[in-house]
Amino acid sequence: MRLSQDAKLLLSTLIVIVAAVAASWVALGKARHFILKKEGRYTAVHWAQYLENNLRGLDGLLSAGLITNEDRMTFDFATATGNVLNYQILDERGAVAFSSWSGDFRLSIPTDHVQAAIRNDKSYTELIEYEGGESRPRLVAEAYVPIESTAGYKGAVNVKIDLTERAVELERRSMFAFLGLLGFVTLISTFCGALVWRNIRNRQWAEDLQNSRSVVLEQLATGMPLKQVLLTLVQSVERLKPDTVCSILLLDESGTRFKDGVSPSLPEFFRNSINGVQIGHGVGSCGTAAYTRELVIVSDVLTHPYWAGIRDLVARTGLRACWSLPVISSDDEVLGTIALYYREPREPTDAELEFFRTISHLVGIAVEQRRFQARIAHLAHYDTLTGLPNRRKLQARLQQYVSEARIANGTMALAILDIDKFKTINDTYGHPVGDSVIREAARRIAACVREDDIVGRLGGDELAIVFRKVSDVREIAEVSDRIAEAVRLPMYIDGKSIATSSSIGVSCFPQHASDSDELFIKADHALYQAKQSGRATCEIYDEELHELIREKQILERDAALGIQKDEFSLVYQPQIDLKSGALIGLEALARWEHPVLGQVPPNKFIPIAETSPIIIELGERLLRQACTQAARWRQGGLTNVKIAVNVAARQFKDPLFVEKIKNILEQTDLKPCALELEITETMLIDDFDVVEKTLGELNALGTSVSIDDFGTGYSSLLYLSKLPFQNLKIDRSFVHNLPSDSNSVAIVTSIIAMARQLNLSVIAEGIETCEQAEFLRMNECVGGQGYLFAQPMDALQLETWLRDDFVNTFHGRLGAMNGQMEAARVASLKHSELRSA
Ligand SMILES: Nc1nc2c(ncn2[C@@H]2O[C@H](COP(=O)(O)O[C@H]3[C@@H](O)[C@H](n4cnc5c(=O)[nH]c(N)nc54)O[C@@H]3COP(=O)(O)O)[C@@H](O)[C@H]2O)c(=O)[nH]1
Repeated sequence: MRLSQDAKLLLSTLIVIVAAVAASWVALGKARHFILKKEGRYTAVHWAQYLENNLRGLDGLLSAGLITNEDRMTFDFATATGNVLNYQILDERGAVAFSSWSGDFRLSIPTDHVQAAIRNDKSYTELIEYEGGESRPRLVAEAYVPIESTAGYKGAVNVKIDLTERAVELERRSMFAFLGLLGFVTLISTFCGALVWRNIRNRQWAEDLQNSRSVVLEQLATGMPLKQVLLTLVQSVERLKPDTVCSILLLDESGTRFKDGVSPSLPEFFRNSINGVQIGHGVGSCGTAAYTRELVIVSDVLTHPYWAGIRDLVARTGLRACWSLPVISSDDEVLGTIALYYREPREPTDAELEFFRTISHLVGIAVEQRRFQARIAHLAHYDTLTGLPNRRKLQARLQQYVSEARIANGTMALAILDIDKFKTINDTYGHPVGDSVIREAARRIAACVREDDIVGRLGGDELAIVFRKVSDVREIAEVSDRIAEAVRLPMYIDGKSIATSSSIGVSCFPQHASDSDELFIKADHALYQAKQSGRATCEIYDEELHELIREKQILERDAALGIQKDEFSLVYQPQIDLKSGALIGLEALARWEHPVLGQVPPNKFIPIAETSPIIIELGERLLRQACTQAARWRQGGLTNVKIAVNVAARQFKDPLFVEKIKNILEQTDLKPCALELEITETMLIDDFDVVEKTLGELNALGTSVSIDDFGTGYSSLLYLSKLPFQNLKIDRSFVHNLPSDSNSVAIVTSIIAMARQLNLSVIAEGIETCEQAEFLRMNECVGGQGYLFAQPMDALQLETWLRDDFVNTFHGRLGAMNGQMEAARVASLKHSELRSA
């Protein structure tokens, strides 16, 4: 039906507004197609396209329609997706004029920000809406009214004037209806404000969210407990969206159960029912979200299968919709969930989802940040391998317990425990097994002590126990023995049975120390003593021991200085062929002339130097000195004489050892075959592979190796048969009792026989008597060394000895030996008889 031109004009000026603004570009994509007819020509216009072209910068689209009843008007705003939106209209002062529901949006826009410029620049006389293939002519006047505000908000009002049935109806209406329409038109300017408000509301959320984020970050920075921070977040959400009940749930360490949560607005009975629940598919919205790691939208908990298990329970809460998002950490771990509950069944809008995700992200930051801080704090005080308190934490506790004991006039103690030969365990079985040994030792120690005693790890294979209260020193000795015994039991690790032991040093307050630092020093000294006395023991600190350690420290310092000041020198002791009487070698022995103490015996300074890196420098200097001297003597005529030099364990383990030997030989011009290195049996067992390699390299070089003090160490056939060395030196303790002591006789003859079997030469050391020499000679011991032939001498003395005394003295000795021969032979025979019997 066609209207008169006047009516069209009148209506086009006055009536009906359908507005468009805001929502999202997504919504725009879903807009309808229209066919517009303008000035007699039809044009297909895509609604979204139109807006895109003409109103770029809009947040979205809101279409509005007007329904007129007999005597009142209502507005029905809808997005292009068809969702009914709540709306609000403000008056010029920014106060709420209309609201589709009460009080939820606290919005106030200063009206000077809304300066709508209304232009009626598009007008169509005819529009045909294309629906399901059926075209129905409608007479519509249409106008887009762009709006802009000084704050930069953009929007538009789409004014459509329906000139078909409804318009006709209007036309037929009385003046009353016309006035009603007029009344509406007066609202246009405020209506524009309402459209702007839509835009503002998003912005307001963003601002509020930004504020919440700042508050949360500030609370995190000031060290507020996580629960408090999460509560702030939940309260922010509930303040921003007052129809929402917000709940945050966190997972336990296993990541499978809800352990903790912040849900102040959920009824207590419901909150309690969630705590401890195992996550899984179909376990409510949150259990499912945490399990599937995905957003779960349940628009009605009373009908959704995920809630079937607790439907009655949730019904009592009055809540209907529950949307849940997993909170995921930066390394992709599910930390918990955040849920939004509503009292009516509903689904989220796109804007709400975005809001939801932002909040979830914020929860993630808070939880992760707190966990990170907790981890850092834990790392600062606990050992990662054993989980035990570390040195720092132990020291703090030690101080606390010392203070308590001081106040109570009581006794407390500190024990430091070191796993014996831990390096060998590591080298033999590998580091993971070594780690397990430490963990197992820690576990066993913890089982031996009381609850308020503290077991901690100081580092490496060193553990400590702080005993809070002990009755006396004896009690602590008993506990320490128990601990040593527990560690000594075999450990079954990785399918292997590993035998280990520990050394323990103990000090007590107030008996041995007046504060925690002193306790540490003294327990350490006691531990040192335990190690010195052969390991696998427990030592309680005592003053005498302390003195020894101090003396050791002073000597160590002085030895280091002595090296620089050239206080060390060498003496040489001849080695004689027992059959021919020829000089076969010279053992170089170190001497130290201390500026205050005078001659310090090597038995004293070598063990001290061996426990510190100074032995490397000292050993190298002495070796160079010995080689230089030997080269000189060889050039002077002692062509077949070898120089034997003692090598300390640290020197031998030095990866550059063989290289250094090579260099020294080259630099001193000594043939490698003129050098013999003396190592001890104990050095062989430390690291078989390394020892084998080093010996092989020395062999290849042409330098021989002698096992010193043979018989006092492990004397393992395995080492003897597999390692490439050339000589055995029978320890002087066995020689000392020859030939009268049958044990010594048995040992010495066995060593000689074994050496013959293995094609090794033998030198007996410490020969002081002719009987000893004769016995050894008769039992086929090739070489001998001892005071019987010569004391160790410096280079000059040795040269004099060689020139003046050697032949005489030696032959004199031989003469005496001849007189003793019969007795020695009888002793030897006796022994053989005993053995065969
Ligand atoms: N790593 C190094 N160790 C060294 C070096 N120089 C010496 N040492 C070791 O110190 C230990 C003691 O040595 P020292 O006091 O020199 O004693 C040697 C001899 O004097 C002594 N000896 C020799 N003959 C007799 C004897 O008839 N009776 C007797 N009671 N003692 C005697 O024996 C020591 C030699 O021993 P050994 O080396 O085992 O052949 C000693 O263990 C030295 O090894 C050094 O430069 N580096």
